Amino acid sequence: MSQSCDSSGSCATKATKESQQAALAQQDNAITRSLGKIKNKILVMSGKGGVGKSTVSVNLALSLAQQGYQVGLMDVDIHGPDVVRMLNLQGTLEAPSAPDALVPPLRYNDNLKVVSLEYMMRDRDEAIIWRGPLKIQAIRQFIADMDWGELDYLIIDAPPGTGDEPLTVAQTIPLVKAIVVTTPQKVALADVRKSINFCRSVNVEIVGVVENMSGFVCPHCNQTVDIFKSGGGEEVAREFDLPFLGRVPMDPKVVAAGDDGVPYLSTTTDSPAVQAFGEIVAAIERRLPPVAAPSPLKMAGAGACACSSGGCGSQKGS
Ligand SMILES: Nc1ncnc2c1ncn2[C@@H]1O[C@H](COP(=O)(O)OP(=O)(O)OP(=O)(O)O)[C@@H](O)[C@H]1O
Repeated sequence: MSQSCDSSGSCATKATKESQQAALAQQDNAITRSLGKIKNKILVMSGKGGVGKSTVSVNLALSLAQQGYQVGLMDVDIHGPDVVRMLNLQGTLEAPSAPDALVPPLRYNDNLKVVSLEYMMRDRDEAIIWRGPLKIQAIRQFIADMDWGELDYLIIDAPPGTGDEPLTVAQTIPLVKAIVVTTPQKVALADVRKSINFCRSVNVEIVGVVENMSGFVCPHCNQTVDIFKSGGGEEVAREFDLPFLGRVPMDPKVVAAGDDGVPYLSTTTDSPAVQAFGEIVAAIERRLPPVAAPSPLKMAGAGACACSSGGCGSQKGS
């Protein structure tokens, strides 16, 4: 039986290789089927951890959904999946109805569907130790298995850096575009340059750069304090000739909202962070291919229910 070996010394028979390739091709078809009806796919990236990437992903998805767009939010951060907690989503994914049937995502409200790789873990607090190939395969399978239906926007929250997760998304999701989130200080900016170069090397178009935690407006004296400096994100955007989408100031309400599982966009309207965020969402919309004007969703306060696409009588924010 003929054998071929790759540079790492791993060998496979011709028949094994052929069946692996057939399985990959089948998975590619499943991915095309799963993502075929999504107009805009946006990967939210950051060079460094903790800069607010999940906060931006969750609130961007929610803001678009509030405007009436059909939105999906996918968390592919295996090591620190936060989206489910930030939305206080309960429940689990339904098992597929047939071996090759797609899995419906959870519903946050009428316009927002959510899935997280967290649902592939047995225990949500369990540390995941997966090596590259296993991780890549898990993410591909996860993308292939979801039944998103028709969406205007799919927002994908990736872990920080330029590792397997963003690479798999970039190589698996056709025409995905990126938003790069950074904080303004130099150490974050050095890492954000790597993210930008990564996007360029895998041909992912960058929608723009968001500068988060950009100054703190003191609620007592209204003075702005630049805790992490300010303007660094805009400087990097200029350096790489990229659109600068805006700055979100630090706001203690953002932390409380994330911890309480109630996205800050649905709780506060008077904060500088909410206003800044609204402008960023508008800038993102302008820079993406237009989708039909939606009818805005009426948002009440967030409830406490999550159920799959089958629908539910008491949906969050509906
Ligand atoms: N503008 C802001 N003002 C105040 N706190 C913020 C702001 N943006 C994010 N945070 C807080 O910073 C913390 C980190 O945010 P988040 O989890 O979104 O970062 P991340 O980049 O996704 O992190 P990770 O690297 O773990 O994926 C959270 O507690 C969040 O509430």
